[in-house]
Amino acid sequence: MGKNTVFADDIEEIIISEEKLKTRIRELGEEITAAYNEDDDIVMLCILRGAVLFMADLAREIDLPVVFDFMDVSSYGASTESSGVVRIIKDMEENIEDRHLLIVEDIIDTGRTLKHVVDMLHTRSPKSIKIVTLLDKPERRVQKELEADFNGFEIPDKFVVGYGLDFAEKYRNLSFIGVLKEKMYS
Ligand SMILES: O=P(O)(O)OC[C@H]1O[C@H](OP(=O)(O)OP(=O)(O)O)[C@H](O)[C@@H]1O
Ligand code: HPA
Repeated sequence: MGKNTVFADDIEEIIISEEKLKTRIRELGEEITAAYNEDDDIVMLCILRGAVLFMADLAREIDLPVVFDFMDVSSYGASTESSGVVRIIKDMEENIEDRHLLIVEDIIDTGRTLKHVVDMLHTRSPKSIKIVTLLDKPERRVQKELEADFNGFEIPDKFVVGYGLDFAEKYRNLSFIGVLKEKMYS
């Protein structure tokens, strides 16, 4: 578990190592770079707080001019089950009318969070909306029509933490993605 020893007893298994994250994020950066033109006006929107580490690493692998923006959205609180109620805690600041919006998420689970965000942002008339997610848990999807344009890893239906993802605000600073031991939340 290397440098993250303080959490060692809480983690069942590491499912994506730091090295695998790095390699895949580099590939995602190349895919995204190839999907736009150099003169496109692109706003990268990080969905706080989980996507912070992914946004920081991914942005450096994208070889295009981009603008950063942030939106704070919450639906889980201190639970491993989505409340179903998506709260916008902080809206984005940029005007996205006629601009390309790239939404950066850490995980699509039920899809409720992103469905809410995408529906809301569509009303602001962006030129395009694309979604990049580091993790996708397709088995849990409630919003079946919701798909990412760029997807890092498909993962099984297990509650994961690390590399930005939390349980009750903990474990975000792990450098890998791990499955949280059930005893930590049951
Ligand atoms: O597809 P869903 O079932 O909606 O789940 C995905 C969302 O849940 C998590 O956010 P959370 O509400 O835990 O906030 P956080 O990013 O601040 O941890 C995660 O960061 C996604 O935004
Ligand atoms: O598996 C998960 N881990 C952390 N946060 C999450 N939000 C949705 N699913 C998850």
